[in-house]
Amino acid sequence: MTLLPTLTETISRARTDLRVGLPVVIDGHLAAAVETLAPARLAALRGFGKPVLALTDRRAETLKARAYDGDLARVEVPGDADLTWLRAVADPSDDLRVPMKGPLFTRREGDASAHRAALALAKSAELLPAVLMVPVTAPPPGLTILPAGPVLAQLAAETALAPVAAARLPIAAAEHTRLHILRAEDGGSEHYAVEIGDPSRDAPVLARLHSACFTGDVLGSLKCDCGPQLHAALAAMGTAGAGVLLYLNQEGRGIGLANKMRAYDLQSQGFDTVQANHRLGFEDDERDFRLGAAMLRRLGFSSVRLMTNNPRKVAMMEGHGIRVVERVPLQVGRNRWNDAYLTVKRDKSGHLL
Ligand SMILES: Nc1nc2c(ncn2[C@@H]2O[C@H](COP(=O)(O)OP(=O)(O)OP(=O)(O)O)[C@@H](O)[C@H]2O)c(=O)[nH]1
Ligand SMILES: [Zn+2]
Repeated sequence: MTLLPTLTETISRARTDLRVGLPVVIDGHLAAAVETLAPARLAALRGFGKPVLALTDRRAETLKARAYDGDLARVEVPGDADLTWLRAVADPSDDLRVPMKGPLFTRREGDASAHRAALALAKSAELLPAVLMVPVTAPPPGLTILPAGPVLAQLAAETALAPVAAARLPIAAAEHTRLHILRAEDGGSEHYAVEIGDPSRDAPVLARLHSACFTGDVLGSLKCDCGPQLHAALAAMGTAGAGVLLYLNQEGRGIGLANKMRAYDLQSQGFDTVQANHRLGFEDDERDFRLGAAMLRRLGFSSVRLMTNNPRKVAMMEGHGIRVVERVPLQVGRNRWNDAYLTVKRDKSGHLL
């Protein structure tokens, strides 16, 4: 092994760069996340050439900008546009107060793969998917350099996970419990497996894939059903004497807590959970459930009785080496605050509620 960074390591660096407001170089373009861009950096970037703002098709649709590149749009940045303009285009929080940002003109000729890779990186850094792109022939030294095609392939590939530590952890639902920590080898989040009792590796295990919800799991938020689902699943496993709950750190269906709060703010303005994600530039669900299948395989399980109302989870398990012998419904925690949310999940996201 050489001391030079691999592609995976370089991507991990690039995520951090974007989060602190530093541009990266992708296939001859300087790429900087609008969310973290400082005024001085914007001025410096302008010195290299004419910037274009890369947005996802979802955000472009809200802004009535044509997305000629299919899944994304390259928006022309007017010569006098400042950071306030860029932020207003990137962030939907003021869409209703200041509805017209445009008209916005978008590019149709040229290659958009660098822009596509930049947006994928911004999403994986849990930033708003809006990236300022400036062509560059001689990038300044010290910036992280990435190739667009391989970055896109790597970000779409399955993440390798390695167990790092495990210990006995008596919990209210079951005193005989072990908590396993698994670490993503791409520098992403760690994920947890709560193993209750001594489940046999040769029979289907009662299992739950739980996506992190700080607001529901920790604060007891009434806006969703996560907290009650978490506790009901653990209680069912405790009663059955065995089970495994995977706690996946994919907060906010994979958009991160900051973006989830942006989505909640849009929901306070009257948009539903799906519309809010779209206005921010995200898909309804950005989670990667392959992680759950990989964790189960890593722990030695090959078949499950899966506690979920979400048919996508069942399909993803089946598609990635875990047999789902039974779907066990998990319908708890409906209240007057989350009633409309649960109805949208049934009607728009296909949940079996
Ligand atoms: N973006 C976004 N995420 C949300 C919202 N409400 C809850 N979440 C997140 O949604 C995830 C939980 O997913 P759910 O859709 O409730 O459930 P599921 O895991 O798909 O399906 P079940 O297995 O049936 O519970 C957690 O990561 C929560 O943080 C919301 O309004 N917007
Ligand atoms: Zn929740």
